[in-house]
Formats: sequence, structure tokens, C-alpha cells
Amino acid sequence: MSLFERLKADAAREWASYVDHAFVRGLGDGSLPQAAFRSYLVQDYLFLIQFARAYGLAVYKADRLSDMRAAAATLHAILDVEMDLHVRVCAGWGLEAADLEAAEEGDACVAYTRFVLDAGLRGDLLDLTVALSPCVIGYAEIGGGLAAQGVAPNNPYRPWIEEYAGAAYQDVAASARVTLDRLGADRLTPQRYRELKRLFVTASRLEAAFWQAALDDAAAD
Ligand SMILES: Cc1ncc(CO)c(N)n1
Repeated sequence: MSLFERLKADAAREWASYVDHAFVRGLGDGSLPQAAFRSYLVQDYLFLIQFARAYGLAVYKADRLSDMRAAAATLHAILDVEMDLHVRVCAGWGLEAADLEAAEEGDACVAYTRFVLDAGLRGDLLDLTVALSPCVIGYAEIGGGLAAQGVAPNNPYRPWIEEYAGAAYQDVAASARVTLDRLGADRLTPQRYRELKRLFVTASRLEAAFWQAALDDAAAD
């Protein structure tokens, strides 16, 4: 079993709370309140800024050129592709770049992103990669799963689903799995597994909390 499959099986409950969250089901059937999606988009923009920093840290923590290049390519993809796309999606939902810049990071965003950065700062590239893996691999599973169920043509969240179900993002996630499994083959020891599992479980819980914060935020409006 690959390292990713093993982590996912051992974190089955937390993984399910993330990929099968009420927010995700609402995206799939189009019933998600639009205020929740807007709140999510603003926080996700701030999230991506911190994730770019985490990939910068992965460049620093890498001890081979191929790992440095892989992390640098992801850093570039976040800063120059995904964030641009994000600004355009936000504009479609009535959110201007100025709204994004002015927004305060919510607790769920601070907790998740700083947890990942801390895992990477005190650990090595394997710790950091495990802490990052629910993000990139999870969104590919969510987008692919929703698309496979079939998305109504008038579902307002269809472009979001298609983005994460699309070949470009699925490729990014597939290479993240290959990297994780290779780092595991190089560095995993039985003693380390417990700590890696803890990182994976916590990151999955914090992803679920990120969805939940957007639902709570919209409900409080
Ligand atoms: C919170 C979160 N997790 C994962 C991704 C995937 O990039 C994202 N954009 N936002």
C-alpha cells in the first residue's frame, strides 16, 4: 500500500469529514448558500498566499534538485496561475481584488495554514509534504467525485467543480502523490509513521473546519 493510501485508511473518519462535508455536498447539488461560497472564496484567497509560503519552505527543505524544482513549480503555479484564476472567479461572484486584499484571515485559515507551516519548519520535507497532502490530493478527490456523480448544467458551482476535476489539477494531485510516496520510500521509518499519521489527521480535520467556517460565517450574516 502506498504511503498516501495508508494514511488515508488510518485517518478514514477525518478524511470522510473533509471530502464528504456538507459544504461539498452543497457544491455538488448546487444547494450551497451563495454567501457561504463567497465567504469561502475570500478565505481561500488568503489561504493560497500562505500555501505559496509553504511551498517556498519546501524549496528550502528539499535536499535534491528534483524536489526543489517540483516545489518551485508548485509555488509558481499557485502565485501566477491559481491566484489569477481565483481573482477571476471572485469577480464573477461580485468580489473585487480590493475586497480580497482588505479581508481579515479567519481563525480556520490561520489555524490550518500556520499548522502546516509549523509542521514544515520543525520537521523535514516528508513532514511538510504529509501536512500539505490532504489539500492538493483531497481537492482532486472532491472535484473528481462530484464530477463523476454528474453536475446539473445550471449548478452555479459547476466551474469550480470542473476546475478541480479537470486534467490539469488531477495531474498536479497525481504528481503530489508520487512525490509523497517517493519521499516515504526514502525516509519513512516505523517510528516516524505515528507522527506522520497525526499530521495527516490534523490537516484533514482542519480542511473540514475550513468548510465549516464558511457555512457558519454565512449562517451568522
Ligand atoms: C482550503 C483549501 N484546501 C485545498 C485547496 C486546493 O488547492 C484550496 N484551494 N483550498
